[in-house]
Amino acid sequence: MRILFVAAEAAPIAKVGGMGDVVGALPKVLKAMGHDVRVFMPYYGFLPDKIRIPKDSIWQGSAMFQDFEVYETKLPNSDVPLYLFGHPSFSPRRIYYGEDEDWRFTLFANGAVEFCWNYWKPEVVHCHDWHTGMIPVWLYEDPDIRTVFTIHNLAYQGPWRWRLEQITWCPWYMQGHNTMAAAVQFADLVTTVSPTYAEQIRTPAYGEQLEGLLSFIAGKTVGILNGIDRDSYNPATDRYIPQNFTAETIDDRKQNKIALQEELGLEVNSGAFLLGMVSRLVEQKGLDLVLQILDRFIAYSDAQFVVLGTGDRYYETQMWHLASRYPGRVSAYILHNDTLARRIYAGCDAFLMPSRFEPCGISQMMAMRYGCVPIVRRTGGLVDTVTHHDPANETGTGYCFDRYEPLDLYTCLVRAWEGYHFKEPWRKLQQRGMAQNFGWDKSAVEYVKAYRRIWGLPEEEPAEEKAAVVATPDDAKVESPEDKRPELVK
Ligand SMILES: Nc1ncnc2c1ncn2[C@@H]1O[C@H](COP(=O)(O)OP(=O)(O)O[C@H]2O[C@H](CO)[C@@H](O)[C@H](O)[C@H]2O)[C@@H](O)[C@H]1O
Repeated sequence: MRILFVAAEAAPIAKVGGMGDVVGALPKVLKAMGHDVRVFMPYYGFLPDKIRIPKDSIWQGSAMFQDFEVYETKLPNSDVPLYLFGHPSFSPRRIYYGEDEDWRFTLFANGAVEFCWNYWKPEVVHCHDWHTGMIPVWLYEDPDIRTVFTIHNLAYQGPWRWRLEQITWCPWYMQGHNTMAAAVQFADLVTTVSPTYAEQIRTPAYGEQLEGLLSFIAGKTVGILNGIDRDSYNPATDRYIPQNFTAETIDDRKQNKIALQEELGLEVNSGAFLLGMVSRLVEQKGLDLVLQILDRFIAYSDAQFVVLGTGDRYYETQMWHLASRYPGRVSAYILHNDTLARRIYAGCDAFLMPSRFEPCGISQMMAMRYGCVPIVRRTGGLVDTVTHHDPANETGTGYCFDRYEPLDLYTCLVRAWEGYHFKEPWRKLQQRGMAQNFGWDKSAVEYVKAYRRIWGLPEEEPAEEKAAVVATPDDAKVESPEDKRPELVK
């Protein structure tokens, strides 16, 4: 199948959070399965520092009375074509924020549609979050292209109807409440990034005021669990951590802990319980709970705490204050740094993720991959990926609590801290986490089934079709018997 991913982020070159991880990894897996997958993303001002981009554009287009150019390169470490939407509004060295954010991402979405109509026509456009929300609206009437819209985070819904009307001139009935609402109404299929979150968004507690609409479209909504890039995030080969290790050589992991303590200016003590957090510092991530109890937990125990993240100024400042109150015990790094994130996963004993809501969560899976035990609130994808540790039966992969209450988090932390002192059960707990298969293989198959479903094709690819897709060269693929639809436009 011909599939175009359209998104604001793609790891490792443009990533703020988990959506970037998904867009950086899933296309590669689909490509390996034999599909013609390509990615469309803005040409941010910082990209030339990260990848080689040819000077000449491959196509010029125009949308919303603006001219733009599209450049072609490859998604790093793959042969997935990456198209970069070049317009001066994306030149600043940032991904989000700025007063023109609504406008420039709506332009980007419009540009993506022009690209599909005039340069490369996919069968499925897979859109991610509100930045691409107008694509399903514009493509709704197109008989040759179907749209899938993935909700990574319902908390960000894009410009509201009146603003959209100013930007796009699209009539009100094509817009719903805001961009996110428009997208879920008009997309052929809506996906969320975990089965539990797909259920939760139909309730007032998690629906972010769209629960009515999301209940209404429940029939075309499906929850498909995210995976992680297991090649890139592999403790056995990761070149950004001081000491590689596997589940069998997990005792070597201690060297990462000591190196991390040295690097962060924490007291070097391999016996102390080292707790880590790598996160966007926003309300979603349960930081108000953390700030309410961490002081006490640090005072009660010998624990150390490191946080790496950026986000709301309030939480950034509070984390700084915490670090200044406990020199040698607490360390706060208010920046975005992928390599430090890896060293935290590889060196900490436990990983804290007490989210208020969590569509899926990638960090807890990465933590488990690196033998770092997750401490999570049971919500959204955290329910689907972490199970509570039961030392008697030797089951479970982390520590969980249910209610969004400071006392519950505190109790959970104390239990984890106590559990840490029982070396053998703890080691087994780490190994069980490392043995989890959070690869993309299973989920990629689910996505392919979904793509086929919206085209009215049987979910399972017939064996001969599968073989044909894998065997045919790129150009021939569009001619395959499955493709009776109109020719590519070029
Ligand atoms: N300061 C920093 N430095 C380096 N790396 C940092 C960092 N801050 C965060 N990261 C990285 O960003 C990613 C965070 O991903 P998550 O899925 O946990 O959360 P996020 O809320 O961003 O994603 C949203 O989209 C994803 C993808 O669908 C959903 O899983 C999730 O629930 C939803 O909220 C991880 O790879 C983490 O290591």
